Amino acid sequence: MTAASDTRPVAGDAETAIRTRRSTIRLTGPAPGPDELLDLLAAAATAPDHGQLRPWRVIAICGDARVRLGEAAAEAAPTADLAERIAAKHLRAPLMLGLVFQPRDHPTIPRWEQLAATSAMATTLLLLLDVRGWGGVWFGGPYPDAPQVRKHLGLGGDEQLLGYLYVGTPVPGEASRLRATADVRAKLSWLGGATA
Ligand SMILES: Cc1cc2nc3c(=O)[nH]c(=O)nc-3n(C[C@H](O)[C@H](O)[C@H](O)COP(=O)(O)O)c2cc1C
Repeated sequence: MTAASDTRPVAGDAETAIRTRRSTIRLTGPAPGPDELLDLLAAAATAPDHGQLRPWRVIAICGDARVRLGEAAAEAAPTADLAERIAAKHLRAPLMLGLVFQPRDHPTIPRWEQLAATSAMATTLLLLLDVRGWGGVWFGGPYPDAPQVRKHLGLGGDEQLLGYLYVGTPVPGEASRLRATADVRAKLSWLGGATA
């Protein structure tokens, strides 16, 4: 019998993936197709999720559907100039993944835990895209709460659009953007004395 530890990646691989992931803003085609997207979502759905409620769904938007969604969002813009720019934002990547939060009424699992689980899934999905060589970035909009956008996407009354993961192939030639290690010393406190 194979021990679980034999089938797991060495810790360094995962850590390198996490430390080197960057959001990619300049994206071109291709993007993952339906089968790969399902596979990626199944993997991302392993993120911590109290009760495995999976309180989310994903709307994949590609091709001309981006244009139509852009037109719906543009209707919410206060000026014609902004409307044009809002519409154009929907064409920045070949694939948009609308991330829809679906909070459930649950006796012991509060809404905030469900939102945290949804965020964990999305973050895991971004990491998986990155390690497979796809580019992706999470943007909160445009206009996730606009009635025109909600109607166009068919959102239910209790559903909330948490923006989009914009996905595609990184535009070649972008300089590597390795990040400096964050100074998180002020973010950590101990009660009871630090362990060795
Ligand atoms: C929920 C969420 C919404 C975001 N919305 C925006 C946004 O609307 N505009 C923006 O410039 N960055 C936004 N960001 C930040 C980018 O996704 C990204 O993290 C940032 O550009 C830093 O890049 P990095 O992931 O390589 O560190 C958002 C991040 C999250 C988690």
